[in-house]
Amino acid sequence: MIKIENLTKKFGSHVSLDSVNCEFNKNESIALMGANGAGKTTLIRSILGYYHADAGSVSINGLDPIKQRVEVLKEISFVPQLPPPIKLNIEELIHYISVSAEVDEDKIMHYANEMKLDLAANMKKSFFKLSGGMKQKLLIAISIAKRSDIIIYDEPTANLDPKARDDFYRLLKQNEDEKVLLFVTHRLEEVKDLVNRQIYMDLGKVVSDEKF
Ligand SMILES: Nc1ncnc2c1ncn2[C@@H]1O[C@H](COP(=O)(O)OP(=O)(O)OP(=O)(O)O)[C@@H](O)[C@H]1O
Repeated sequence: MIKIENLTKKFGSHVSLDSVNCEFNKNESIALMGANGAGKTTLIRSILGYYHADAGSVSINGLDPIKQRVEVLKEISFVPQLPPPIKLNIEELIHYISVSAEVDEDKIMHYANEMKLDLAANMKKSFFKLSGGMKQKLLIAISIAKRSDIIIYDEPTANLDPKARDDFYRLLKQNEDEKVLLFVTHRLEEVKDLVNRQIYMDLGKVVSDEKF
């Protein structure tokens, strides 16, 4: 599904990705780990087509994430490390997503409810006025409701309380079949039961890649 070949990305003279090779396939749940600055977010952003590579290539189901970005993003659900500063209120945001990404509004409501997020009481509130944890819960609900083949999370639980983390992992466990689930995480113990592959990066390289 995701094929990364000899991918190099530099920012000025700094090499953030140094000739990375890896493939992610259906039914893989991957914990992507490594020290701060190792290149994890750069790798994810390259998969999402944010960056032009200095060398090498990324292919998502045979598509180029830069040249065919709209098609590629249809196949991916992504929750970033920091929620984007969206000014729409919740009602408008859910409606916008249902139309633009063809996500069923009822499913978003369903998964928000599973994440114990009281949407009904907050429908007229701007997204950016929600608490950090509430924003993350809504983005998680949308990511699962979207039913993509590829789900990517960049440290999604930083703002979640322990109960919400349990709800999140339970939902993922129920929804991981036939997908690629890629997690950037610093907390392996939390995702151990969920993942079947662990990748460590350091200084822009994949230094260990274990499947089990
Ligand atoms: N837009 C950018 N401009 C300049 N340098 C960048 C940019 N994005 C990332 N870098 C640099 O690339 C390196 C890798 O950063 P990246 O965000 O990919 O690390 P990370 O492994 O996700 O780290 P963390 O665990 O702290 O989130 C860092 O040295 C960072 O400063």
